[in-house]
Amino acid sequence: MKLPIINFSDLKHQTETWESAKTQVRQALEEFGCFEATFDQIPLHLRKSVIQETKQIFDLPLQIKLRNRSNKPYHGYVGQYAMVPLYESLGVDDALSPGKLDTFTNLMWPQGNPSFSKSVESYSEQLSELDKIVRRMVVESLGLEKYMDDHLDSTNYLVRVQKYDKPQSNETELGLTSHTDKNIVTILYQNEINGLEVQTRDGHWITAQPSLNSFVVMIGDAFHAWTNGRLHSPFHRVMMAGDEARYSIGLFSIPKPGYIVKAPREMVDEENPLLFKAFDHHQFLDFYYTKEGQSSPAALKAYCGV
Ligand SMILES: O=C(O)CCC(=O)C(=O)O
Ligand SMILES: [Fe+2]
Repeated sequence: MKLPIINFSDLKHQTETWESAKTQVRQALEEFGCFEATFDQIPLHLRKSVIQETKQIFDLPLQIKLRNRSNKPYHGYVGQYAMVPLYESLGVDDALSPGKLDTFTNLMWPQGNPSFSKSVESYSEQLSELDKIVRRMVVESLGLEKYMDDHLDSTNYLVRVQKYDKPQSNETELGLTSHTDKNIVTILYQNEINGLEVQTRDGHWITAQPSLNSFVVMIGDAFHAWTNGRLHSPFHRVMMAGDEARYSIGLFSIPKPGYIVKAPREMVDEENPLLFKAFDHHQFLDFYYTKEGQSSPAALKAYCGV
């Protein structure tokens, strides 16, 4: 089984191709919560240089990477975890706000590395257009246009670069534990090494096999909640085999601090009873990172399920 592939290149609003892509998006997100997107607005040389820059950053000494601190768990430097020894990542919160990527870059390379901040910024800005197209299509296809501006305004972007080292043995090894994303939409790009697996509703694992021309788009729990369960937020994990490291870069749209995620009333009726009470996303994350949240198979349901 393969993930659906949807083409977003040269899409214009209110054209037949837009409408057809919208139908595919809705179907893919209801069924898999995930699809592969081709989107050639981001030139191949930029995508390649972002992967090169990502490789470079993980070659920095550990004490430098540790400078990337965050008061939120799993947001600064993550690595050296016994559960997932192959995994390392570095996150930049609200990365598209002016200066954020420069500050991060200067933390990693005090002597400066403008090519890193420039590539990652330009890449992320252009990719945020894909995030918005997908969300626009979801909102339209659910007939929720009157909430469009509010919804599109409700998020900012976390950028996270990640490395999965090659396995230490000849066996396939766990790169990242199975989880659902907690945010709105995640868009992933990787080097040519596969490893991301997405669980279907009936429990099978599909390996994402994006090309250098495509991105993996995935729904998180907050969008699942906002659509009152209409969109699926799939479990996924990373499994590593072979003798090369995998690198990926994620763009995560996340409800802004203080924004209350609440399914519009149009999403709730007798057939679709309310699944989650309104919640503050960042308070939910605080819960998710407690022992109780971490051990819960469905953290959002445990936190604010009706
Ligand atoms: O590296 C990947 O492809 C997946 C990463 C992931 O699932 C995450 O950061 O939430
Ligand atoms: Fe994830």
